[in-house]
Amino acid sequence: MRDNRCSGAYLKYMYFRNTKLRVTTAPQRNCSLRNYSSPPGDVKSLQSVINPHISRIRNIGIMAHIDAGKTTTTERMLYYSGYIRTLGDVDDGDTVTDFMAQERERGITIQSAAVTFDWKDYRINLIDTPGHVDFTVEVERCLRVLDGAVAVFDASAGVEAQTLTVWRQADKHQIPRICFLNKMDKNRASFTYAVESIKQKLKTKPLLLQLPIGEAKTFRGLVDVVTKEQIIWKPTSDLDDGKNFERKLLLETDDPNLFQEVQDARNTLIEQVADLDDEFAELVLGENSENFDLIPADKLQSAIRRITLAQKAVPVLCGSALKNKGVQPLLDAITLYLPAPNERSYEFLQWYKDDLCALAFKVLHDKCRGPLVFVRVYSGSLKPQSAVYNINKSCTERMSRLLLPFADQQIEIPSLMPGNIALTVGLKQSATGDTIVSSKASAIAAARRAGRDAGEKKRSVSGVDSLLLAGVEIPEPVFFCTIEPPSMARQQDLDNALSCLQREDPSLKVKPDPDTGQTILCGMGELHIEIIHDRIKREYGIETYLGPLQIAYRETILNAAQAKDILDKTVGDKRHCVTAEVEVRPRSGKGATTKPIIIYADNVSEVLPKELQGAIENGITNSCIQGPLLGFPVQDIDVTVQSLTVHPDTSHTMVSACVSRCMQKALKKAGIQILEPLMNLEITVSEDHLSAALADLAQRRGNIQEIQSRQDNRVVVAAVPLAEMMGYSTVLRSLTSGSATFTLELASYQALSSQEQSALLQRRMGLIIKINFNRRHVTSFMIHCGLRFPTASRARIIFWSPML
Ligand SMILES: Nc1nc2c(ncn2[C@@H]2O[C@H](COP(=O)(O)OP(=O)(O)OP(=O)(O)O)[C@@H](O)[C@H]2O)c(=O)[nH]1
Repeated sequence: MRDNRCSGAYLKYMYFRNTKLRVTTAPQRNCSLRNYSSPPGDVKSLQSVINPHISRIRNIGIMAHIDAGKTTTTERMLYYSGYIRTLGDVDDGDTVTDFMAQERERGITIQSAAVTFDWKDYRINLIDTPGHVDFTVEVERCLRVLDGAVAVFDASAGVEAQTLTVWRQADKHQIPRICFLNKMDKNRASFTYAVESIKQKLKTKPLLLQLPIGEAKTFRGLVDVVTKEQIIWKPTSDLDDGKNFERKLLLETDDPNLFQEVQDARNTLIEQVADLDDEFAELVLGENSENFDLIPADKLQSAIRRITLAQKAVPVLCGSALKNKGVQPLLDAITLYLPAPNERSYEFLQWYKDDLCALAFKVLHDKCRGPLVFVRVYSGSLKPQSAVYNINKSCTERMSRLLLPFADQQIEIPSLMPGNIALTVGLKQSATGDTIVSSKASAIAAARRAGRDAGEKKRSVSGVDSLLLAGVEIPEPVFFCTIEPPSMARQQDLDNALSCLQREDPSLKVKPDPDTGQTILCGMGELHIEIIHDRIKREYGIETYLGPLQIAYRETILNAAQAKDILDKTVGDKRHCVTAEVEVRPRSGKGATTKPIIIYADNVSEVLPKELQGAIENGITNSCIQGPLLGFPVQDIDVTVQSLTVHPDTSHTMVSACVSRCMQKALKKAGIQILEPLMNLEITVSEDHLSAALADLAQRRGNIQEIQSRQDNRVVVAAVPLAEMMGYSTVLRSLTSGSATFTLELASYQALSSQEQSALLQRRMGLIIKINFNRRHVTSFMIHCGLRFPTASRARIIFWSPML
C-alpha cells in the first residue's frame, strides 16, 4: 500500500547491508512518500554502492517530445531495478520523478528529476527531462552533464516537433543516443512508420536491434535481432507488472514469417555495422563472409557500441512502457551501448590531472537546508565539510554535505568520485553552469597548464576563461508581465522568492521596470509564467497579481547614423569631462543577437587602456538593453567608436554614462524598427478538423509552410507571430473538440509593418494620465486593466493608457 504522508521535514533510514544511511526528504515539496527498497542484494559494500567503478556508471537522460512516455518509462526502470515496490502512474499523479505538486496535477514534467539506481552490475544516474517547449533550457542543462541519452518516441507519431529540438541539443553536446519507440500498444502504432520518420527527419542511421511481435492491440513482445531471441511477456495470474517474461531462441517452426523477417533484419544490421566499423568489417569479410549466422552476438554488440559512441548511428528499440513491455531490454541496452564517463573525452581533464573539477548544473531551493546544488564530478573527488573554489564567481565556499538524489529524497554519502552526479549542501554562491575546483591554487595551476597547451597549439586562450566548463546558453524570454505582491509589506518576501526561483531556473528573468519601478517577470512561454506564479503561491505562500502577458519585442535600426556627446560635470572637487563620438550601423545577415559588435577607429584603439575599453563597452551594451522607442532590447547593430577624449580625473562610470547617452542619440537618429517574435507552429490535427484549424490560422497572420501526413492525422507546419498566439490552446481545443495538439517554438524576429508598428506604439504609449487611488483600488484596477503602475508611489499614479 502506498504511503501518502506529506509534510514537513522528516528523516528515514535506508539500509545497505549492515550500514545505515540517513535519507532526508526535501521538506517543502508536496510529495507522496514512496517506498524505496534497499539496493539489489549483490551490492558488496557501502563503498561500492556510493562510488562504483567508473566503467560501471551510466549518466543518462530521458528526452522526448511532450507525452512520449519519458516519465512512465523512468517509473518502470525504477520498478524493475528494485528501487520502488509499487508502480506509479502519470495519470494517477504518483510517479517518483514527477514529484512537484504542479507536475502531479497536470500530468507533465516541469523540472528534470535525477534518480540513481542499479541495474545488474551498473549504476545508472538517470535524469527525466521535461518535454514541453517552455522548459527546453531544463533539458539542455541536463544534457550538458550527461554521457548518453534515451530518446523516447510515441510509435504512432514518430518524430514530433520537440523531438527535433532535443535531438539538436543532444547533437550540440555530442551525446550518444538510443531510440526507444514507446507506445507500441497504441492504436495506429507503427514500427516501420516511426523508423522511417527517424531516418527522414533526424537524418540519422537507425540500427534496428529489435522487431516488435504484433502491433497496437496485438503487441505482445519483441525479437532481439542481435541474438535472434524472442522475448514474450507473460502476465501472472493477478499481477501484470511486466516482471515475468520469457526469452528463448526464435525457431522457424515458431513463426516462419517472423523468422524470415528477423533473419533479413539481422543481415541488414550486419551490413550496416560493417559499413560503419572497420574492425567488424574485417570479421564479416573474413571467415564469416559466407554465413552471417556464425557471427557471434558479442562481436556484433561490441561493434554497435563503438558506432553508438562515435555517433555514427543510433540503436533502435521498442516497447510499451505503460503495458510494462520492453523496459528491461532497454535497461540492458543502456548498459551495453551507452558510454561510461571515462569513455567520453574532455580536453580540460588533462589540465586538472587528479584535482577536483566539477560542474554545477542545477540548483534546488530547500527551505531548511538552503540551496542544494547538483554537481557532476569530472576529475578528483568531492568530500563533505570541505572548501571548494568556484571559478566563475571567484569565491571559496564551504560544502557541508553530499547527497545522492532519489527524485525528492536523498541519501547522505561520504564522498563522490569522478563520473558521478550528486547534490551538495552549503554552496550559497554557486549557480547553474559554474565550474567548481578544489582551491584557487588548483585553478591557477590548471590555468597555467591550459595556457601552455594553448601556446603549443597557437591558440589564444586567456587564462582562467579556458577553465570554465561551457555552461548552457539561455535563450531570451519571449513573454513578460508585471508581478505585484498583495501588499507593500510583502514586496521583500516576493523579491526573495523570485531570487530563489531564478537560481533554480535560469530561463526566468526578473527585472525592475525603469518607468514604474514595478517588478517584471520574463519567461519562455505562457505555461512557464503560470507555473512560476503557482509556485510562488504554494511554496512561498505569497498570493501575487500578474499583469497581462505581453510580448517581448525587439528594436533594431534602419540606417547608419553618427552622434557626438559631451559630458562635463564637477562632482565634489573633481571635474569629469568626456567627449564621445559613435557611429551605429544595421548589421547585415540574420543574427538576432542583442550583443552589439564594437569596433574602434584606429586613432582610438591605439591609445586605449583596458579599463577604459571596459567602461566604453559597458556604456554601449547598456544602451542596447533598452531601445529608444519602447525600451525593448536592440538587436543586430554594429558600433564604431570614432573618437573619445577623456579628462585625466574622469571616472569610468562617467565615461560609460557619456557613451551610453551618445549611443541613444545615434540610435534615435538611425530610425527604429520594431521586431516581433515569429514562432514555428506545428499542429497535429485530424482530417475532419483540418479546415477549421487552417481558417483560424489565416486570421492570425499565419504563414502555412507545409501540411504533412502523420498516420491518419495531418501535421500543419506554419510560422505565426507570437502576438497572435495568446490563449491559442483554448481556441484550438474548442475548434477541434480537444483532439488537436500543437507546439510553438521561437523561430526568429521579423519586422512589423509600419501600420502594425504605429498601432503598437499607440497601444503602449497612449495618453499620460494622472490619477489618485487608494491602495485597494489600485490592486483591483490593476487586475481589471492590467496597466503599468509604479509600486513605489501608490497614491499618485502616472501611467500611459489609450483606454482613459
Ligand atoms: N498507450 C500508451 N500510453 C502511454 C505509454 N507510455 C506512456 N503513456 C501515456 O502517455 C501519457 C504521457 O506519459 P508521460 O510518461 O507523462 O510522458 P512524458 O514524456 O514524461 O510527458 P512530459 O514529461 O510531460 O513531456 C500518459 O497518459 C501515459 O499514461 C505507452 O507505452 N502506451
